[in-house]
Amino acid sequence: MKILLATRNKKKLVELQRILIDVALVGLADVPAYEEVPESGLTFEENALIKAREGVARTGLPTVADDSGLAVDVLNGMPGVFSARWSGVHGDDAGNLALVLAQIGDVPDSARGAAFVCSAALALPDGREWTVTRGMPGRLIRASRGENGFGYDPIFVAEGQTRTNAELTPDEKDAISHRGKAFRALAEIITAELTDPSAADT
Ligand SMILES: O=P(O)(O)OP(=O)(O)OP(=O)(O)OC[C@H]1O[C@@H](n2cnc3c(O)ncnc32)[C@H](O)[C@@H]1O
Ligand SMILES: [Mg+2]
Repeated sequence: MKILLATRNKKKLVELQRILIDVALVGLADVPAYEEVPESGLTFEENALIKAREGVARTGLPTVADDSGLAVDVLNGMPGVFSARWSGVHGDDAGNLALVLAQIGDVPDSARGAAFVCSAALALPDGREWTVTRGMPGRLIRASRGENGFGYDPIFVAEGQTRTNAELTPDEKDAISHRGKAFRALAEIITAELTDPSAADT
């Protein structure tokens, strides 16, 4: 059974393909094109479900989607669901990161806590739906370090780490990331719900 992975973010797509290695995935490039649906939800969970439902409606395939972002303590959880367009331009990683850094420029090291959050959603053609939400706590430093990852990774140091997310190897990030945790949990649901038991002997 093929599952649609509904994301338009190329770097996120690479992470998800790595994490969901045992699942037969097709991407948006493999199905007839459809317009991005507005992410009008007020929570990560709602937005992940909006994207997953849209995939099912457009393709008839079981669909997984991710909604994720950075929640900064002193910004009361923002940029949150607005992380991808915080600077006003969707997907402007450099601009989004620079704006957050400028906003908290005067905040002391002791108060620079933040967390990445990911909601992973699975929607099936029969109407059943699941969501899993996981976080990655850490803190924000004052200048970018590292080339890996994407988005706010160069200014985020996860709890227990000294390197930024962008200085971790892909495997190191996946092992502790919000997305890694959420999609490993969702993969268990996918296996339980969508794996054909009769295929086990073959
Ligand atoms: O909606 P899709 O098509 O999946 O792609 P998107 O980039 O718009 O994705 P989101 O709406 O979920 O917004 C996620 C944003 O949150 C930030 N973000 C999420 N996960 C991240 C991670 O692992 N590392 C760094 N930044 C991350 C980054 O700015 C992303 O653009
Ligand atoms: Mg988006």
